[in-house]
Amino acid sequence: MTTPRRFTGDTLVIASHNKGKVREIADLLGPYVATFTSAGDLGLPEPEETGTSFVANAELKALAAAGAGHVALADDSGLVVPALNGDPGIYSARWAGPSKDFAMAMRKVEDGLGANADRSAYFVCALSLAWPDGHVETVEGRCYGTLVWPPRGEQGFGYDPMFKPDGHGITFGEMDPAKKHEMSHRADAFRQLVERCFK
Ligand SMILES: O=P(O)(O)OP(=O)(O)OP(=O)(O)OC[C@H]1O[C@@H](n2cnc3c(O)ncnc32)[C@H](O)[C@@H]1O
Ligand SMILES: [Mg+2]
Repeated sequence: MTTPRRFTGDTLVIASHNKGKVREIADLLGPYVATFTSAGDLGLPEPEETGTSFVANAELKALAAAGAGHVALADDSGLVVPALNGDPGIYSARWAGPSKDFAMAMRKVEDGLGANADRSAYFVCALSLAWPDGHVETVEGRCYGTLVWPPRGEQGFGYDPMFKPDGHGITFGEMDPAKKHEMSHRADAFRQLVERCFK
């Protein structure tokens, strides 16, 4: 196995246009990075997510942003529902449409499930750290749970109000953000990435 490359700069570009994610990433990496900036702040375009996996899309977004000259971190994530053959999966953002209507996207998941007894689901988060020379370090995290209906809570973002992590009685939408950070797919991925590149 090759030695992982470590992050040694002070500024990290968060290659995401999703404010909910940018906030969570800055929370999770706060102790290791002096300054954050985001792809949105730098006016970088949103690349087309043409990959067929979370990892491929995370790498493509991180490399696109690193092309501007700074180390960049991208997150590609989504909700995988086995009873829906893995949907919405890598299409999780696209299910909400251009107006990012997650009430509608959650309803679509619920309608797809119908009377299906299998309401299990998991979130996936692929994180890719890319350098301007094209080097990438990528990890993937998961968080398992159950889908509830109707959605509950105003915290978090995206599909959080309908996702109840295993072992807990409340949804991510109802959970304090600090608590979500202890158990989420993003937290799982960050534990691996910090170990690899930020320690
Ligand atoms: O690509 P960027 O610019 O980072 O922003 P995006 O919102 O398009 O992000 P993705 O392509 O990775 O799509 C992931 C979608 O999956 C959902 N998702 C990811 N992590 C989530 C979380 O922690 N809680 C709820 N929903 C989540 C959310 O709806 C995201 O829009
Ligand atoms: Mg996206």
